Amino acid sequence: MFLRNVMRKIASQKSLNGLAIKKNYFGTTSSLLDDFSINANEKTGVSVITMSKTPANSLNLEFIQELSMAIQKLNMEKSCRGIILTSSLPSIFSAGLDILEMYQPEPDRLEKFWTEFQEIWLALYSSPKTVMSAINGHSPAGGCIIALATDYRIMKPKFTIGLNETMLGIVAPFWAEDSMKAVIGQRRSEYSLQLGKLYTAEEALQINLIDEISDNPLQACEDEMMNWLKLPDHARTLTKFQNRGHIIEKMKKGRKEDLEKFVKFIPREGIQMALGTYLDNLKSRKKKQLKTCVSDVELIVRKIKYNLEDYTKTTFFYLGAQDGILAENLINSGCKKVIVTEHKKSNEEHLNEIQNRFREKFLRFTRFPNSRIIEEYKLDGLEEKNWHTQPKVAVILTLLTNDRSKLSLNSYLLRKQFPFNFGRTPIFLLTDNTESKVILMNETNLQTEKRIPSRALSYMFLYDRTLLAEIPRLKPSQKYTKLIKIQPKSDLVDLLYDEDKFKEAEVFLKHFFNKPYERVIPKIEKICPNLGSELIDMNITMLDRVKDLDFRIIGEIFRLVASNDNYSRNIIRVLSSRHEF
Ligand SMILES: CCCCCCCC/C=C\CC(=O)SCCNC(=O)CCNC(=O)[C@H](O)C(C)(C)COP(=O)(O)OP(=O)(O)OC[C@H]1O[C@@H](n2cnc3c(N)ncnc32)[C@H](O)[C@@H]1OP(=O)(O)O
Repeated sequence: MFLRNVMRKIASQKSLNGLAIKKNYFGTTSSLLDDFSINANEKTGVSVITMSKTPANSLNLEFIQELSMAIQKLNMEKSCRGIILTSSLPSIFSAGLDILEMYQPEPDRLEKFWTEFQEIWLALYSSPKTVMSAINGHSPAGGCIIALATDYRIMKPKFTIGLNETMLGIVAPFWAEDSMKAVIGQRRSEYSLQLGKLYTAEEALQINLIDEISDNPLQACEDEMMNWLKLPDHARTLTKFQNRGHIIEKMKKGRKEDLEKFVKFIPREGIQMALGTYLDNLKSRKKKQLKTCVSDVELIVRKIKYNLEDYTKTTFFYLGAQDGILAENLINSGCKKVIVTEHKKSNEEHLNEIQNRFREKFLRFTRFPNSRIIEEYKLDGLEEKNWHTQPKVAVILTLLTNDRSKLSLNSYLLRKQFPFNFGRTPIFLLTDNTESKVILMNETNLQTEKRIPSRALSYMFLYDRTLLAEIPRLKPSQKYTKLIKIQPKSDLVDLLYDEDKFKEAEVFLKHFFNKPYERVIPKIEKICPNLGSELIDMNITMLDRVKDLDFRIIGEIFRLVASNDNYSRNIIRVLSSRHEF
C-alpha cells in the first residue's frame, strides 16, 4: 500500500513541478529569513542546502518551517536528483531544536513547533531524492535526528553527534529512535539513547552512526553523490522506501498521539526545571570559558588599547599558542590586521569563526613564513621614524608551554625566519611559565643576535604568579630593554581594569610626568624611597627607553602609593606645587 502511494507520488511529480518550484530553480537562492541558502547545480541535479542561522543553527519554528518547505519543494522538483544538507557555521552543523521553543513555551506555538518538526523529518526521511548530510560541526539531538533522516552522512573529525535528549531530561521521539535503530542497530541504539551519548566523529564512524569522516564533508558528499546518481532513480528510491516504509507508516499513524504527548510533556514542571538548568549550564559554560581566556589576555589588550592611536595602523603577527581571543580583541580595538600562525587543531573552531567574521582583517596560516606576506611587509614595513609610536608591524610571541621542541620552533622562527629588522618592531611576549622564558633567553639569545638589536624585546608580559616569584632569580636586567611584569590580582592590575581610575591616572600623569623617563626615575627614587623600591620591584627601572606609554603605568603606581600612604601623598603634593622634575 505504502509503495503504491510512493509510485503514484513519483508519477505525479511531473504535474506538481511547475507549481511547486520557482522558475529560476537553478543557481543560488536564499531563504526569506536568510537562515539558509540553496545552491542548485543544473549539471549534476544536486542541490546544496546550507544552513546559516547564527549562532548555532538551532531549529526554531520559523527556521524549521522554511527549511521544511524548501525540502518539500526540492522533493517535487524533477530536475533535482540529490540534496546535500550542510552548514556555513564553522563548528556547528545544527545544535538541534531551539531549546527556547520548549522552555516556558506558549501552547499554540509549541504545538506548531512540533508539528513542523515532524513535517520536516518526514520530508527528509521519505524524500525520493538521494539526501546526504555534510556534517561539518557538532550535531547533537535534533541535529542528529535531521542527519539520521538522510541517506548518507559524512562528518568532519573531532565534532560530536548523537541523540543526547536524556541529558536535557527529555526523550527522543519514537520515530527518531526508529531511524537510529535502523542505522546502528537495536542494542547500540538503546544504549546510546538511554545514556544520551554524544559520539565524536571517530566513535560515530565505528558504530556506523556516520558513514565517513572527511576534512571537507561537503566535497566528500558531492563526490559520493555522483556514485549514487549513477543508478536509476526509480530503483534506488523504491529500494529506499522498501527499507523505510514501515518506519514512515508507523510515524504517520502515531503522529497525532506523538504531538499530544509532546505538548503535554514539555510544559511539565520537572521538564521545565531540567530544561532551565540545561540552558543555564549552556550559558554559564560559555561565560566561564570566556572569563578564563579573557583574563589571560586582557592585560595586553588593555595595554594596546590605551595606546590605540599608536597601533591602529599596525599589523600584528601572532606566533605561537593562542585561543583567538587576543586576535579578536585587537581587531575590535582597531588594529589593521592580525596574522596568526597556528597549527594546533584545538583552537581551530574559534580561529575559523574569527576568520569568517573579520575576513580581510584576519589571516591565518598553518605554516610560517608565507613568502607573499613576508615580501609585502618587508617592503611596506618599517620606517625608521616613529617606530615606537606608529609601528606598522608588531609581533606577539606566545610561549605558553613547557614543550621544548615547540619553544625551539618559536624561537627559531623568531630568529631565522622573521624577515624584519627587529630593531623597529615591538615584540609582545606572552608567557606564563618560567621555563619558557629561560629557554627563550638561552636559546634565542635575543640580545646577542645581530639582527635583533637590544630594544627588540619591547614589552614582556608575565602573568603568572609562580613566574613572578621566579623573576628575581632570573636576573633579567641585562637581557631586556623593557620588562613589564604585571601581577594578576595585584592592586595595580585592579586599577588597570578600572576604566575610570585609569583615566584619572592619565590626567595625573600628564600633569606630573610629561618628562623623559630617565630624568624622572632618579628623582622619584630620591624623593620617594617607597615608590622607588616598588618600581624596582616591578623592574620598571629597566624601562630605560620607555616613553609616555609606560609613564601611565608609573602613574598608576604613583597613584597607588599616593592613595595608600600619607607620606607619598605629601610627596606628591610637594611635587605638584614645585611643578618640576
Ligand atoms: C513524549 C515526549 C516527547 C518529548 C520530545 C522531545 C524531543 C526532543 C528532540 C530533540 C531535542 C533537541 O534537539 S533539544 C536541543 C539539544 N541540543 C543540545 O543539547 C545542544 C546544546 N548546545 C551545545 O551543546 C553547544 O552549543 C554546541 C556543542 C552545539 C556548540 O558549542 P559552541 O561552544 O560552539 O557554541 P555555544 O555553546 O557557545 O553556543 C552558541 C550559542 O547558541 C546557543 N545554543 C546552542 N545550542 C542551542 C540550542 N539547542 N537551543 C538554543 N540555543 C542554543 C548557546 O546558548 C549560545 O548562545 P549565547 O551566544 O547567547 O550564549
